[in-house]
Amino acid sequence: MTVEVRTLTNDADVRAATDVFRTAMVGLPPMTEPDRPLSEPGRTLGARLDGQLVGAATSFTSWLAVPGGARVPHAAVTRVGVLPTHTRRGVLTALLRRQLDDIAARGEVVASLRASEGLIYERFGYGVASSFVRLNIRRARARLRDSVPPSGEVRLLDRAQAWKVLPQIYTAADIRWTGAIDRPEYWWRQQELMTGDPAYVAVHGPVGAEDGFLRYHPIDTAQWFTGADRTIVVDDLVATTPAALLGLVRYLLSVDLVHTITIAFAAPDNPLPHLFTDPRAVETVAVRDETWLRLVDVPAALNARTYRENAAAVLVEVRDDVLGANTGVYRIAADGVTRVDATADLRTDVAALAAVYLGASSWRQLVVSGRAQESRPGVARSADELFVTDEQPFSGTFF
Ligand SMILES: CC(=O)SCCNC(=O)CCNC(=O)[C@H](O)C(C)(C)COP(=O)(O)OP(=O)(O)OC[C@H]1O[C@@H](n2cnc3c(N)ncnc32)[C@H](O)[C@@H]1OP(=O)(O)O
Repeated sequence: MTVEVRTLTNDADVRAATDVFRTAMVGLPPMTEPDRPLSEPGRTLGARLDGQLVGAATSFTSWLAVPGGARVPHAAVTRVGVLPTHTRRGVLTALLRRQLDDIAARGEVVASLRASEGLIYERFGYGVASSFVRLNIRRARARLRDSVPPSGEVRLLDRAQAWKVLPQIYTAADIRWTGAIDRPEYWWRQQELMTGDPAYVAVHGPVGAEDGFLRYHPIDTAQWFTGADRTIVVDDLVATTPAALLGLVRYLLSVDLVHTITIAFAAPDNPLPHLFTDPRAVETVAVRDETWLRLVDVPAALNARTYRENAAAVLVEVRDDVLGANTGVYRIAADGVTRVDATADLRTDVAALAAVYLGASSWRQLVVSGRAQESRPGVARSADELFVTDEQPFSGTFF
């Protein structure tokens, strides 16, 4: 029995692919492809065994911001699933290999995804390239330091307008923090479908020039009137300026009745603990892997990001067992990256390279763990100087 993988072109097949994913994921709410499709045309793959659709994977066209602020063409891979009746027969392998070939043929430089399990994707060359933290702010302890700079006005947005206005703000904001991705219409539709009523939405900045927003909802509302730990969860927080972040935090602290503010996704190096006189006002309750990154075109990806000026060049040998054209030795320096025929300073594979590419991990970590090998002791330190970034990578977009 061979797995047959094809691009699904008709609506019924694409709908069936979404059903396969939901069945595989077990715990997701129903997802139908409504009048406005959830899947970008031409990007959904279906895997058939004996004519039956048993697996699917899709992606949408996006960009990813890399160190230095450039945006590279990016495939946001999502809704990957195989029916429980047909797992461990190579269906995923056939799907993801084909998907990577398609992404490479489109000229997309990277692919990324959010993983349901930690053991699925490394074999296809994906590595953990950013993390997010989940924070709780205890409102009773959260007194802002006098030194916290001023911020602008925050307005509540009409909920009915939210799904129209938020995408406009996101697009207009020219977001370029390392790890940010584009949120195309398909992403917003999926959010709308899964979230429904956005509950409460607040924006920072003048109409038409907003620089941040947040969406939040209360949880465990059965005892809300008399509750002793009333909690709101911030599902989405986008702040493109420090003033927007401060304004939105001030707004959250001003919401009466609330004891705990949970921020579902925040950057690992977010400044929140520094805002309060009592650093324990903010508690990090979880740190999770976020971006699983696949460098699809290694030379283009390495050339797209910046490196520290004047740091010594490093020769890195990369092995890619899935997209073999990437395998080779690269001379990486601030003035450019070239493929060379020389003995490398460091050897690694494409998944481990993804882990250091945005700055989430260091070459030293890779060497200590055996994920990279040095040709001479200390060269990893020199590579870390070259790869240094000025912020921790963070996407803030779950898909
Ligand atoms: C981006 C996203 O959408 S994340 C969501 C991913 N989907 C899910 O988690 C839904 C539930 N799970 C599934 O649908 C399936 O189990 C999948 C898609 C994860 C794997 O599909 P399969 O067709 O079983 O994978 P396939 O047979 O190609 O396995 C490839 C290898 O990965 C391993 N593998 C696959 N899934 C897992 C897993 N969850 N944990 C550990 N190893 C795994 C297999 O053992 C196999 O290893 P081997 O080659 O050494 O034997």
